[in-house]
Amino acid sequence: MERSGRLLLLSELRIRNTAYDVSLTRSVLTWKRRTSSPVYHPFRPSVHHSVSVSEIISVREEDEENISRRRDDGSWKKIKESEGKDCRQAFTVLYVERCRQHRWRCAEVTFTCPEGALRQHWVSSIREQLAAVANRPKHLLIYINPYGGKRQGKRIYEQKVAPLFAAAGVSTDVIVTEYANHARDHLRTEAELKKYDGVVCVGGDGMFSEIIHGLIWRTQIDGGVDPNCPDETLLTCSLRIGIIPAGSTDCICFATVGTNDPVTSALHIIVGDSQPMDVCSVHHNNAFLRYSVSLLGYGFYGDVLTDSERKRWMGPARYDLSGLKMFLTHHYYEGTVSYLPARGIIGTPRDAARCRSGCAVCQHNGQLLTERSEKYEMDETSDSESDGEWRTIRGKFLAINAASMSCACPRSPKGLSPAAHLADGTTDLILVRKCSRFDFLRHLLRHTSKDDQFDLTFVEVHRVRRFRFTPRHCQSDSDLELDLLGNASKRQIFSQICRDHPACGCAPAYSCWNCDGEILTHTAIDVRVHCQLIKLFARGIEEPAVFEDLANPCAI
Ligand SMILES: CCCCCCCCCCCCC/C=C/[C@@H](O)[C@H](CO)NC(=O)CCCCCCCCCCCCCCC
Ligand SMILES: Nc1ncnc2c1ncn2[C@@H]1O[C@H](COP(=O)(O)OP(=O)(O)OP(=O)(O)O)[C@@H](O)[C@H]1O
Ligand SMILES: [Ca+2]
Repeated sequence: MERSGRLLLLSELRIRNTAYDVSLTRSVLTWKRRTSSPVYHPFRPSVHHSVSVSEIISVREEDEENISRRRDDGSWKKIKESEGKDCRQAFTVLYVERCRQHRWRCAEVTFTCPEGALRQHWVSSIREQLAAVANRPKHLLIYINPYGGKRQGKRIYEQKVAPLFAAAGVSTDVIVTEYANHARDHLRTEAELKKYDGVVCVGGDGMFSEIIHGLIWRTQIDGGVDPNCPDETLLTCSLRIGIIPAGSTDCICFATVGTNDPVTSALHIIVGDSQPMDVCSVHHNNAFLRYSVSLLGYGFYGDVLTDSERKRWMGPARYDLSGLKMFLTHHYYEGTVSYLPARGIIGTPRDAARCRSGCAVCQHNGQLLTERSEKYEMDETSDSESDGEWRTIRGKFLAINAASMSCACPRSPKGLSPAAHLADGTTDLILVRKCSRFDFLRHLLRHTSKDDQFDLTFVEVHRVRRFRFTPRHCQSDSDLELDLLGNASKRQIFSQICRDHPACGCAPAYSCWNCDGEILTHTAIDVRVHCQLIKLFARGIEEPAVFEDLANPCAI
């Protein structure tokens, strides 16, 4: 603490012809306007800025070429003749500035320092401190989906992100994908991962999904772990993943950063943030199907996705249209859900507290699960499931959703499960039973208001470590007989099905699973949460600082 607070430099420098006391410690750069009079002046408040060294992007020595310089937004900043002369004896610090709604911007301050040796000393001291900041990426592998969202991925990267990476001295290898699964397959087999400090995807949740599938698979194969076995403890991926949002929902970016803004995401990557995240593995009959980090949804969200895939040409609006259509269609599905409740952890899906930057619940539960899995590894006779009992629920459901994180997105800023945690090793299993359209609408509407979407008689939510689902028609005949009518005949069973689904033929027996926006080919699935399997260049949503908006010049 003392070491980081030790003063490294203190000088009087000028910012736009005004004198400032500028100081640098290992952790903070501060500039404070000099006051000529010790008397308090109500109309001239003291100007005092502090920037954490960990949030400095870079420092640049000014030369004549830099005098007329491009601003952040791409426009050219005119510098007066007299100012220009000053600039030649100046250096500029680029740093993170917080704006409203979790947005970050790259701000800059130019300090004039006519004395060459002192100026050099300042520039090299700041650079030394930046070099000492741990975990900043130097070399990144970037995948751009040119067709995601509104097809702006390439433009967003070139105009908003690449200039920031260049300013921060981050070098990049960029691949513009040419077909679906290009990024996944490149990561699985070809990419020279040792060369990089992280992988970045420019696209939506589907692109992010490709990246995690490539990285997780590669990590297991390289480490000799069989990803097909549902009971294997998977190896965590060492490379962090960055998301530059350019998709339709971008819920993983929104729920880990608090906003879908390419510049904010680029800055989180540059400062080297790290946010662990849970990943669910999905298996069918012991065969691996997919990984999921956000939503696994059967029924409503599965049907919305299936319908929306036919409307891809509409862009992000396809989800609203398909959502409305599926709401009116009002299908329900029968099946059995079994789950293993999460025990010994802190937190429940009905908590008022939210998963935020540095979340204590994620830290506690992450630690607990690591200790437990170490214990099980030592004691091979133990089974990681033996400390909990499976519970089973049979019924007719409009939706079965598993949210491994809040799934907050602009459509629903609090998300499907507002109290879910990014890295606690659990998923929130939400069961919406058959109910009237009016009641289902009440439930849906509560995703967009302060009201609790779980506080309804036909909705239940459980925090779980593992779950299985079997649609009714996959159950064995003997199961069906027991479930429905004891020892009734098959004819009675089918007459029951016909009563529930009248002869109009519009009611299908099966829905499909929406797995982070991809349709799964199987309906009977076995899902297991892997605690903190991956890491993102993010820090979780930050609590807004008190008076942030008042103090902040970019809060508009
Ligand atoms: C009346 C308004 C009710 C609004 C209710 C909004 C609830 C929205 C909850 C959004 C949850 C997103 C979960 C994220 C899933 C991602 O892994 C995945 C990949 O990107 N996205 C989707 O599957 C995309 C899924 C998109 C789902 C959109 C559902 C829209 C429902 C609209 C219902 C309209 C009823 C109107 C009745 C008058
Ligand atoms: N070059 C490409 N051509 C066609 N499809 C691609 C290409 N690159 C990636 N894809 C696929 O496009 C799909 C959608 O991409 P992406 O996630 O970027 O956008 P989105 O679907 O609009 O957004 P969201 O997933 O947030 O709803 C992904 O499943 C990805 O596999
Ligand atoms: Ca979780």
